[in-house]
Amino acid sequence: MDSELAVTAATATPTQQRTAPAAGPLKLEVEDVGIGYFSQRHGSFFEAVRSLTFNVPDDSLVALVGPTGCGKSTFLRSVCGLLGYQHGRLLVDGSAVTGPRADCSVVFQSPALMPWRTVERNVGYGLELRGTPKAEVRDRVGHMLDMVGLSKFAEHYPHQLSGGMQQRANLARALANDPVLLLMDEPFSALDPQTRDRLSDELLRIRELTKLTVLMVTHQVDEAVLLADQCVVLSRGPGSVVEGVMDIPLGRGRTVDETRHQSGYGPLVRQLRDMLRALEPAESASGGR
Ligand SMILES: Nc1ncnc2c1ncn2[C@@H]1O[C@H](COP(=O)(O)OP(=O)(O)OP(=O)(O)O)[C@@H](O)[C@H]1O
Repeated sequence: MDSELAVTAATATPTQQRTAPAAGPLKLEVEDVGIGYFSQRHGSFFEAVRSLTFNVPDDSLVALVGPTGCGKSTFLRSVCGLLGYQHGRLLVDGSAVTGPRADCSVVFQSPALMPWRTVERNVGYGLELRGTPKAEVRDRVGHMLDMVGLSKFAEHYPHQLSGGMQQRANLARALANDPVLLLMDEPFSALDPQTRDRLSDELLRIRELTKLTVLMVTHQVDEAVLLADQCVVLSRGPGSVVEGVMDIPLGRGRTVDETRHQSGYGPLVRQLRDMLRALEPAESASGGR
């Protein structure tokens, strides 16, 4: 039954998928958004993203996937207001993105913790910047470190942590700001498979606890299916569009290992992989992956 639902979503035409009404409130609304880069040196404009239209419902995890260079990271930068967009409507929690936003937190592949600050002072950095009272910072940081399992390492410096622990601290720092939308750009891709699984489970658990809405860029087809409720597939760049939206109806509150053992998991991975393969240039698609 699960895979039947998924097939329905994935075999609909792109237009049907894009215009399908989303149920419930939306944390991110994207309508005809185009983003480009202007090169002053060459005096030319490069259209990275032509027109993206999709929604991220409240309390969902949406994976953004697509061929390399199709503009996934570019789009993420526009959502958090670090990069302007040329046209379209981009709304976070109902308000238009016009510049950097404090209500969106970003977790990048590299943790980028400040080496001179302890873990707890890294996690509390955003709160300090906002002038949050010290006692509140202490409470909130303590709670976040507890949530990601780093309470015992509060006084450590980043270089004293493993890569996985650094990424946990990074996640805690992002969550401490109490974002309406968490943006993640290949957050686990630099980690070994076991650590990646552990952190994926942490993310799923935190999501259930906090009802956090997440938009995650990933290259990994299996990661997208393991974590997401929905995958938005972008076409090949430059000038990408939304190629299709695929539902992942595998249920909430699952661990990655439980999901791998569900009968619907394998077919969904194959389906998403096929969609991506179809977007590759002819010679690399025939080479297999
Ligand atoms: N600062 C920049 N100036 C000019 N062009 C850029 C800049 N950053 C990215 N681009 C170009 O925009 C396009 C989209 O890049 P982007 O990094 O967003 O793609 P991506 O889908 O995240 O790629 P990947 O999957 O390889 O990480 C690429 O052609 C890239 O070369």
